[in-house]
Amino acid sequence: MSTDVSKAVNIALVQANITLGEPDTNRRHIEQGMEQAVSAAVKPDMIVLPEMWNTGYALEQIQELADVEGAETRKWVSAFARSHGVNVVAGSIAEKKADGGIYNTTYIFDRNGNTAASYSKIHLFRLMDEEKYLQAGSEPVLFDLDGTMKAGASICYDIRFPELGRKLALAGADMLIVPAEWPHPRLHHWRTLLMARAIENQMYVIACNRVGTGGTTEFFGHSMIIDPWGEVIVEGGEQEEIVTGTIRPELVQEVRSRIPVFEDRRPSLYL
Ligand SMILES: O=C(O)CCC(=O)C(=O)O
Repeated sequence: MSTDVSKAVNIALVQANITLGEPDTNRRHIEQGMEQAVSAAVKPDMIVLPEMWNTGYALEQIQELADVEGAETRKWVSAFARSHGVNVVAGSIAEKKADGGIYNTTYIFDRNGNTAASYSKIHLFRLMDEEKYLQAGSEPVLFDLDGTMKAGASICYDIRFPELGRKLALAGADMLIVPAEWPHPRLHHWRTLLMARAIENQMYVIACNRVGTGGTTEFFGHSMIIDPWGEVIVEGGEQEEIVTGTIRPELVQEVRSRIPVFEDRRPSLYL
């Protein structure tokens, strides 16, 4: 395992369409996207998937469709990670936990296929009725891949809460990973909020959004990798594609030394 933070890290975002309420179709489709990502000339160190890719927002059928304790997803994604030697942030799925509740959960696998972490979305999005069908997670999650990628987990609507990104940055995150199903007409919010989280926390933001239509909602893609200075390294279009970019984790410390925001905070005045 490498602990060299000067190493370049290649990222692949699987910006895919999702078929409403069809987990088997979606699993095959997402797996094809992952195969495409690992077949590229530049092999990814980390693959990121979109939010709720197993079911989409088929909330009325979610009790029947959710993956029980994420067992099926964990089995095949873990096997994929191990066989291709790639880290995978497995977007999020509708997961039925042992308490009977349905959660919007991401699993993170390392190159050996081990579960590095899991995170359930803390902020449920009322505009899409999430709170009527899903349970909210209760714990921010930080994880480390390869000893070089110290990342905070967040899902879609979570990016509207700067407190979460700041808490993760203070806990050591150099990057924020954001699987999403973010729709039109809020492209301006998506881009601005992602950039703000990157600039204010001086960290990478790595965001994978879906495309296509779910019911009457249109999703716009525009998956992004943003550096700690707020520069966009890559941005997807509005169709399916594998969006790729390379990051240098050492840049986080360079930016933090240049403008020492974390040293200049006055939390006693505003917390
Ligand atoms: O906050 C937004 O505008 C979109 C959030 C969303 O679609 C979600 O969390 O699923």
